[in-house]
Amino acid sequence: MIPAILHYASRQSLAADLAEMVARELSDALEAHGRATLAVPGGTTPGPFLEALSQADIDWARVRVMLTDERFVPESSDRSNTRLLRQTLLRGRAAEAVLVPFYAPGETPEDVIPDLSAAVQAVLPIDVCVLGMGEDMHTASIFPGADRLAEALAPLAPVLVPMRAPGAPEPRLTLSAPVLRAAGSLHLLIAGAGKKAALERALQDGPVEDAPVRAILSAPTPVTVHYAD
Ligand SMILES: O=C1O[C@H](COP(=O)(O)O)[C@@H](O)[C@H](O)[C@H]1O
Repeated sequence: MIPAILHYASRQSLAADLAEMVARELSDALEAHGRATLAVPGGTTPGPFLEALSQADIDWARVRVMLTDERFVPESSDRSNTRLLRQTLLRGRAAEAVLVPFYAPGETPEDVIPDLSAAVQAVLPIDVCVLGMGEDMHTASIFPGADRLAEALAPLAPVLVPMRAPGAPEPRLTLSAPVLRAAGSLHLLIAGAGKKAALERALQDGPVEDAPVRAILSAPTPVTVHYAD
């Protein structure tokens, strides 16, 4: 399915408009189900969007917030996506939201995944999912060339998959493709010419293994891409 691509005049307007859209979708989910589950990306791009969303006037205490993926580092690391979430989204009104953890201390992600997966499973399906994408066309931490790429893409994939990839400096934990594809609404947040070119490549025909974001672009739920230079 060809996604709707929204071009914004600036990264600020993208952040504000996407936050408004996501807040509206969360309100609808709260009204329909009494609770809502939101998944958001980490990395360098989503900070302004997460800050804008933290100001939304919704009943945050009934919203469960999770990451799409995490680096296997403690929150004291500036590589921690959880740290980013606390600094940007889980503040002000949104401090009331329930954080679903994607990190626990352990030797490897495999040590902690059983406990973390149970907590994730309890709040599925995701109502609203915002994803990022790298210039290598990875999304969440589903990287081309990763050791468990096939497992993360499989229709019966577990909820959370540990991942090691040449392009990732530390081990990761990622939501699997079927969990992401089952979200009630899907948004892809990208900025900069390099990512625009990567999106154009991903929209061409080719194996999902070469461009894992294709697993999202082909989801049964229509995807909206949000882009600013
Ligand atoms: O490592 C990650 O990469 C992607 C893209 O991040 P960005 O820094 O290029 O914005 C991100 O979506 C993912 O959540 C993150 O862990």
